[in-house]
Amino acid sequence: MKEAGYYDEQSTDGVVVMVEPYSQKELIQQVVYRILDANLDRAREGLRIIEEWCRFGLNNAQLTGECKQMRQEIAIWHTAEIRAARDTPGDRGTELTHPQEEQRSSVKSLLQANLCRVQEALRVLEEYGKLYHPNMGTAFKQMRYRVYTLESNIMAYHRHQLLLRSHLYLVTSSSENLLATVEAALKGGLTLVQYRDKTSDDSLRLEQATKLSQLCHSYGALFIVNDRVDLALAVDADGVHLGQQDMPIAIARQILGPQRLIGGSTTNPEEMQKTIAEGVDYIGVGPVYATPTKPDKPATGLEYVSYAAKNSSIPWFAIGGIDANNINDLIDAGAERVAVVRSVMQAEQPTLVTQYLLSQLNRIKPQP
Ligand SMILES: Cc1ncc(COP(=O)(O)OP(=O)(O)O)c(N)n1
Ligand SMILES: Cc1nc(C(=O)O)sc1CCOP(=O)(O)O
Ligand SMILES: [Mg+2]
Repeated sequence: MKEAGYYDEQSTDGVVVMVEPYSQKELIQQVVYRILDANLDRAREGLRIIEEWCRFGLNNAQLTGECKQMRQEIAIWHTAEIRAARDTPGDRGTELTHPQEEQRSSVKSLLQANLCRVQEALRVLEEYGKLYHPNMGTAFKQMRYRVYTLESNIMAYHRHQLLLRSHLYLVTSSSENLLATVEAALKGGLTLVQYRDKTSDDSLRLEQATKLSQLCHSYGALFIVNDRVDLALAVDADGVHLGQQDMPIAIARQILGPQRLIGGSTTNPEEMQKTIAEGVDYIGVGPVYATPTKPDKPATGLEYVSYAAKNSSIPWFAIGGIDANNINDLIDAGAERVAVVRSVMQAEQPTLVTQYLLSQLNRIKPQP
């Protein structure tokens, strides 16, 4: 295809005259059609990739249906005249790929890349669509906002599903082998990690949390930051864990939005009811046993574990002094999920300890 405004030469009776095969306006229209054609395809392809995960990965009919619905709405705009403008051999852009398109470190990064691709394509359709049809700009603007909502809903659903499937929760402690220990536990099947460092300065916290966030996500595990909502956002964590003396849950929810997880600590039935009512996604229940990791907090004992088993309406993790020797006492008291620090962080073989704890927790039959 010729560039807009290009003239052909033709000979008539030996006289060379310049003829314009397309008017300038028509040429520009063809270019606009090509842009619309490419971006209609791009938006649909990206949605299809997202739809497959919603269907087969998340098993979620509602999210799958929303992707499908948007694909169909896009298809209606893909008219014959727009398709007819396609000129694949003449499109220099088909050879251009970004190195990051060749590598994806996780399903999450694959989804994010495709959501971004869809949003970009919709933005192009919104702008160039205004030159094609009076309603096209508005239609694609609205669809772009639907994709933002879709993204938020997919991430929220994915995180909640993974939380429900997580029965062992590793809370980290300061360690020279922090990354290696967490990775060893991830290799043992761990799917939930909390970064907890009460003493380091922020530059080290940021560095460690960034690395841990990437590591956990590369294993498909959730990554939570203790105490600090700002740090959680800075490192793209899946959520934050807050105690009774930390930032109020309502404020954290305002900052984090609905798609990230918030956990809360509880020590007694009153705190449990209050914290659940505040809208957390899970609670910690403890310290079950006295623990040097949190020396100032008195033990609640197994009684509170039994109370949680009967009364908690959301996922809960028993915490405090739990290890391979007493895990079955916890299970007998009704715990299905536990959180540990020393058992894994100080283990000689964190992979084996993780596997053992998970094997005990996975023996529990789901409650009817
Ligand atoms: C899973 C889990 N449960 C409880 C806690 C304790 O939180 P908090 O009471 O805020 O105490 P610190 O951990 O901040 O010292 C937790 N971190 N994780
Ligand atoms: C961080 C923390 N919070 C607790 C609570 O009950 O709120 S107990 C605890 C420390 C748990 O450490 P370990 O597994 O080494 O005993
Ligand atoms: Mg705290």
